[in-house]
Amino acid sequence: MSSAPALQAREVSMVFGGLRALNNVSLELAKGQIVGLIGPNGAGKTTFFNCLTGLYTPTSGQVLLGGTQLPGDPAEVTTAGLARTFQNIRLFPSMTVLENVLIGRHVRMKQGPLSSLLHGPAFQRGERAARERARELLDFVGLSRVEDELSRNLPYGDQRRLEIARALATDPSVLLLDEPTAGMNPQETEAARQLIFRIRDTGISVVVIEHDTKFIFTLCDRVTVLVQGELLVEGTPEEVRGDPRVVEAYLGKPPEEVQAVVEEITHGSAEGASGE
Ligand SMILES: Nc1ncnc2c1ncn2[C@@H]1O[C@H](COP(=O)(O)OP(=O)(O)OP(=O)(O)O)[C@@H](O)[C@H]1O
Repeated sequence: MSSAPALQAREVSMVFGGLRALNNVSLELAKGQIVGLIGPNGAGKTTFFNCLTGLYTPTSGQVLLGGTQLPGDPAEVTTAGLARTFQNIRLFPSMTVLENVLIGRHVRMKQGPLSSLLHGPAFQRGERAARERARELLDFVGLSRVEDELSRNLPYGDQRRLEIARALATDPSVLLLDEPTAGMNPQETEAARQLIFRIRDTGISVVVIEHDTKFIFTLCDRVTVLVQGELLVEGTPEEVRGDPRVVEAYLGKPPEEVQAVVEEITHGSAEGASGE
């Protein structure tokens, strides 16, 4: 077995016209680790995910999954074992919950086009196995009871969980979650945290983008902070939340957002501070 990191981004840069959205950003994710990616609005977090998943071709830099360079095409990246969810939920609203997960599962189905066309025995066996796996995943994320519901009818938090189930259906070794708790209430957020821990416990490594720093500091093994396309700080949650550069970067936000951010950071610090 290779001892290569689950995911490695080496000095990734992305330039849009005159804008350098990412400047030599590196990140390493060990197997079984949860890494958080935080930073003020426009820091380049989603652009970084897009570079990792082949949606954007980085201007320079390399991305390796399990030590092997990833292809530049999103579908091939998924097949290679890197799955993601999106900041804005991207489900098929007129399909059922089960069908949405099956879409993810089809990445792993082996039937050739002729078998699919003829609906032969191999196709039917494959379909049965796909449904079984999709149902297991719905059970895993807690959505079994609504498998026949149209996905557009699900509450927001359940739609986010469904997106995760669909990503898991591709059998990833690494899962990227872009703002998985955005718009969730505190109960849903806590359920999302527990779900991410359970995903990690199955052996999948996870990278999470989140604005909720308290969530990140209590979830992740390590945290990377991006500011204006640059890697500002990388370290354990304790190292990062105590770093004055991080507080300063967040205070650079518009005045109306400052107080909320200070409170988030303070809460995160207070919880983890040794008994204070
Ligand atoms: N396709 C694109 N074309 C041009 N500029 C882009 C493109 N995608 C992102 N950018 C720019 O790159 C910068 C980084 O944006 P990005 O969305 O990655 O930040 P972010 O950290 O994810 O922000 P947020 O927290 O608000 O989602 C921004 O200035 C953005 O306008």
